[in-house]
Amino acid sequence: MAVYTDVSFEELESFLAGYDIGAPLTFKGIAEGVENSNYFLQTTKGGFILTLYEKRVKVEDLPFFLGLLEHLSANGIACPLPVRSLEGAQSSRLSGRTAALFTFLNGLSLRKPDGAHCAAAGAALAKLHEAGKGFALKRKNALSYDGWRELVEACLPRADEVEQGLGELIRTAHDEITANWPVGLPQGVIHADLFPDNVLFMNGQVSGLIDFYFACNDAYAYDLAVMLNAWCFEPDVAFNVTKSKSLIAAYCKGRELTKEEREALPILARGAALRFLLTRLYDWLNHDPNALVRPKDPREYSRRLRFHKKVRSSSEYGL
Ligand SMILES: Nc1ncnc2c1ncn2[C@@H]1O[C@H](COP(=O)(O)OP(=O)(O)OP(=O)(O)O)[C@@H](O)[C@H]1O
Ligand SMILES: N[C@@H](CCO)C(=O)O
Repeated sequence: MAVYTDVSFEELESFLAGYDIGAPLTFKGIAEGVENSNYFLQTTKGGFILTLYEKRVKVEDLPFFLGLLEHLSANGIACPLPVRSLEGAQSSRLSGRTAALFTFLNGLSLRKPDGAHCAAAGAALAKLHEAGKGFALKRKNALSYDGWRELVEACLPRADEVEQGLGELIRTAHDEITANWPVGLPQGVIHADLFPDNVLFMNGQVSGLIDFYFACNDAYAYDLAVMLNAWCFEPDVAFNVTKSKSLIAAYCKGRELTKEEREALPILARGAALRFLLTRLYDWLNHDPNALVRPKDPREYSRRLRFHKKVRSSSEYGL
């Protein structure tokens, strides 16, 4: 579960005195998520999410993340809108952490998205990319090809404890991907972590996008490659080209891919698989066994990476 920081009723009350959101009725920790502490708060004025920022989110990045959510909301994206305090602040302090309040979005994330869900999510990604245009702040992708080396070095010595041959897979893939990483593709604001758990659905339609804490400026097609990894593999890690085809086709209706983006898809997909393999492996090797949060299995991503290594052309993704 993801509640690292406890908030007492007294602390909550004094925090809420700084906002015009009514009196608290219900306040519950949310089990999902691994990065931050999240609470559901029901007040006399409606439902809210209270987030306390833990280790991975840098406080200096908050103006980008929170400003982006305001920009996207103003441009038609259903995403959490930061609720400003009476003084106009986007965030404040609570229980020794920086904290922010957000509007609550209805909808549920899907454990087993089907082809139609993949298409709806692909369309939502294109809409997000279009809506992000014009956002003034910039944030570099800290987990792009030039940020992987540190994780590779930290993980390599113990990688084979997790899976035989994993060290060799990471080393060769890292060398190959960084040497051939595409530059000059169309760029803008990307989500960079649009997994099924970050897309809410209601009646088969996307009702909201959440968890923008990896959002940054990078190649749009990289965001699509992240989604091919996260949405288009079955639980046994078989690639489902029908889902991929639906996701890409729906994306292209909202934003057409250039020839260069299409050609770059296989290497972007390898890079995206390596990125999630590395962060999962790092967390797996370094997690506190007493912590309640279970790290995600890195082997799901070593298997995806092995699949992408064999892909010879974008047509294998249904393009
Ligand atoms: N604005 C919102 N409206 C409704 N539910 C939300 C909202 N924000 C967060 N949630 C709920 O809280 C959970 C955790 O949120 P989030 O994914 O942002 O946390 P995280 O700790 O950053 O997780 P992750 O491991 O995905 O990075 C979500 O799965 C969702 O159930
Ligand atoms: N989506 C990431 C978790 C961090 O947001 C993963 O599944 O590895």
